[in-house]
Amino acid sequence: MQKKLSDLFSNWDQLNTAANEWQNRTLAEAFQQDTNRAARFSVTAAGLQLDYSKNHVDENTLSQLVAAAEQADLSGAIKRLMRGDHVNNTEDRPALHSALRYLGEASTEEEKAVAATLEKMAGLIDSVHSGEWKGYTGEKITDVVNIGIGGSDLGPRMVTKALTPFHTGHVNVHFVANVDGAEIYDLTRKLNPASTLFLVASKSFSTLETLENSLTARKWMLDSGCAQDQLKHHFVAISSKVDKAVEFGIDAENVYPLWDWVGGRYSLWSAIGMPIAFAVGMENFNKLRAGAGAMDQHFATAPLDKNIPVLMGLLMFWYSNFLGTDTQAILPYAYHLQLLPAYLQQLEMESNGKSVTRDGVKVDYQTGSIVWGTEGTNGQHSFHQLLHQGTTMVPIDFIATLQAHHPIAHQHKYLFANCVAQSQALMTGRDLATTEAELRAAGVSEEEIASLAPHKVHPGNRPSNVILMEKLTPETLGALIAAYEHKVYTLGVLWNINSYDQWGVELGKLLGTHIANAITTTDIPGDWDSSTQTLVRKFNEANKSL
Ligand SMILES: O=P(O)(O)OC[C@H]1O[C@](O)(CO)[C@@H](O)[C@@H]1O
Repeated sequence: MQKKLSDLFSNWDQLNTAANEWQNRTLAEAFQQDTNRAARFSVTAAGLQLDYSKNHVDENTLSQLVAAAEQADLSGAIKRLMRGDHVNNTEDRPALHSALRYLGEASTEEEKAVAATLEKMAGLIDSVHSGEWKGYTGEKITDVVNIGIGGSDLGPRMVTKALTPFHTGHVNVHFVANVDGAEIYDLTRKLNPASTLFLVASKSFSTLETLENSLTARKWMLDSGCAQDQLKHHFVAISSKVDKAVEFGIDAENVYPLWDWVGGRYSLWSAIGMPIAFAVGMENFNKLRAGAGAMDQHFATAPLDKNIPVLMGLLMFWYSNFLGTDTQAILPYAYHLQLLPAYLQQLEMESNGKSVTRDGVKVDYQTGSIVWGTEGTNGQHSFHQLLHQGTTMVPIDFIATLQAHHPIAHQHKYLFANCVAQSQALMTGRDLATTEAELRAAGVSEEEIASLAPHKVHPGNRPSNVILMEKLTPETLGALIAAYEHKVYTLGVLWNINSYDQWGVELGKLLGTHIANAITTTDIPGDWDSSTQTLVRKFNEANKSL
């Protein structure tokens, strides 16, 4: 028996009627009819402003969407998330990432564990930054390499890049994720083992990529002359499986704990965020946590129709389930936010790419959308053509800052202007009559106008949010990330799916191991499909020495 979304919401028909009404109305008309539209459909909290006025919503749509959220008991679900109920039902655990950025004194058991870990982490950062921590030859550490993948890489990597203006310059921070040896090989060729510290970041401490890269790093260190008993000066681990890290050979003193109640893709606020703290210092890391904490407070207390993450979630629910979209673009107009789309791909798609409800019943409705994007203005000279004139509608999040960190003011003006112009052009478009009139005014012949004008029409009526902040700081970045985390949960609640497990990645991992074994033993099972057999055989022939 499939689960129908229409069974979950008694106002399903009203929502569909509202969606149909938008077939005969445009966003441009909505702006003409209501000069106060931008103010009416904007919310400010935790240093962020969400302007969602260029979306296919009006007050009726919004109240229907909020009514749907109430029927899904979103308010209750938020309470359950924040107080540590086992919202991750398939793994029977809480998803308490909000406890990682608690504000004020640590009071719960989880917060106290976080406080103790952060204090220990602060000691490490301090000792490396000050040069007190020495490598095996007595040199100070100049380079820190995070070895991790997925949630143990994307968040720290994205934030480290995003906060470039806050880098203290004490150490260079690098990231290695891919099992492709090219990544670690290229990096280590540029580094001096005697002044390199590796952070092995793995919640499970069983991830192939991370273990293989760590073994390679250890060999590189030993080959350079580091004695076995000196490795402790070059390896630190962050894991919820402390015993496995120790078994792997990391000194017990150097293992920083993580907990089962933190999901991998929600963990950058824990010791998994160590590379961030190495880059920007502990004070800025704590400001990042505080920014997220402020967004947590907002999510937990603001009414649903004035709640940034809830609105972001309701809008995606609206587009995905009523207006037929299946992708969403993240377009940060901030060079330093260039890794945000990649980070959000894991956050959104690993969380909400599910086909069964929390109770395991197959759904008949669309869940998580495909997330993609790049930094503005680069995308304008690449895929924006499709956004403006293609046949598919893509809801967009534009992210912009009012002020830059650099002093090149005129470039920041152009950056901001382009962001606003894209959002405006997608909404207003340019119809045939206007296009023809413009061509006529430019002296183009009627014959040419007839052939050219259709190509120059911009349909418009394409939706976008603009998320605005004064400046990209640790606090505003923390709030931005937490807003997306809670948007994901909001969608999970509306779709009645578990946003905190990721069973879909397991089969590929398992088959990867089987195929690696077939490569090692050259024993290719005859019942494998012919494509797989042929590919493995080709690899074995090309690598006879393996
Ligand atoms: O931190 P770990 O346990 O090495 O896992 C890395 C990543 O692998 C996954 O489990 C699956 O790809 C992610 O959810 C996780 O972030």
